[in-house]
Amino acid sequence: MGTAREVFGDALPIAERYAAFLAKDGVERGLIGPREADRLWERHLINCAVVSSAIPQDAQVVDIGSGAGLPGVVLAIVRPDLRITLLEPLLRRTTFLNECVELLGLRNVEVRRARAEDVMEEFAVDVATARAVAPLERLARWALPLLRPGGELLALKGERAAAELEEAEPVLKRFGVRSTELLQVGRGMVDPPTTLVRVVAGREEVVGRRQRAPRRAKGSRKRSS
Ligand SMILES: C[S@@+](CC[C@H](N)C(=O)[O-])C[C@H]1O[C@@H](n2cnc3c(N)ncnc32)[C@H](O)[C@@H]1O
Repeated sequence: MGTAREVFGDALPIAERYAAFLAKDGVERGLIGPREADRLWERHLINCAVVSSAIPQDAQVVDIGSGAGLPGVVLAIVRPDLRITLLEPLLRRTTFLNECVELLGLRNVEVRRARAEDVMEEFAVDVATARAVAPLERLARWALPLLRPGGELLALKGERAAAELEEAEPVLKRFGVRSTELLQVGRGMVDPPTTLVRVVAGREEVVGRRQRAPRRAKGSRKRSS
């Protein structure tokens, strides 16, 4: 538990409540495999929490395909400065996520029931995260239109990270991404460290927003002609 204390700090009691909810309700309701209950901290909570080191202060984040809240709920616990939308199409899962938000008292989280590709016009966030949602080639097509220019996709990937990055090259080129990078976070805290693919979005007109209406500032009125 030493590492968990180091990673979660003062938020450890909230992380423990989440772990208990996952181990009981998450397993009973089929959101997490029964075998995962015994290895929740190492493979899920700590593995996801260390991603926070790659996210800037006060960032607006969308977690694509949150499932039972990984990594989105964990990031919300460890980083209350972030504003996080948990994007998840399945009702059973959004119900679980809303229960998590209430149980854990997370004020910085919103749950949105939708597929990423159906809500491109609604988001222009700093960071999109995703774990175990789709191969990078498909994930990039869903995630890049949700980012502001210069925003970042952080995809948690396993051993095939480099291969997926190579396979996604034509799509990334078409979207005019600024840069890509493979990085490892959490070395010494989780074994193996979490592998991230970071993809930095290019200019607005090449991330799939050509058709979108100009964004109005919050609170501004529509001008009457
Ligand atoms: C294998 S689960 C992974 C859940 C979680 N990220 C994790 O690591 O435990 C994949 C999740 O992606 C969601 N998903 C699938 N297609 C999606 C899409 N087009 N947009 C957003 N979420 C999607 C599924 O409903 C599911 O909850």
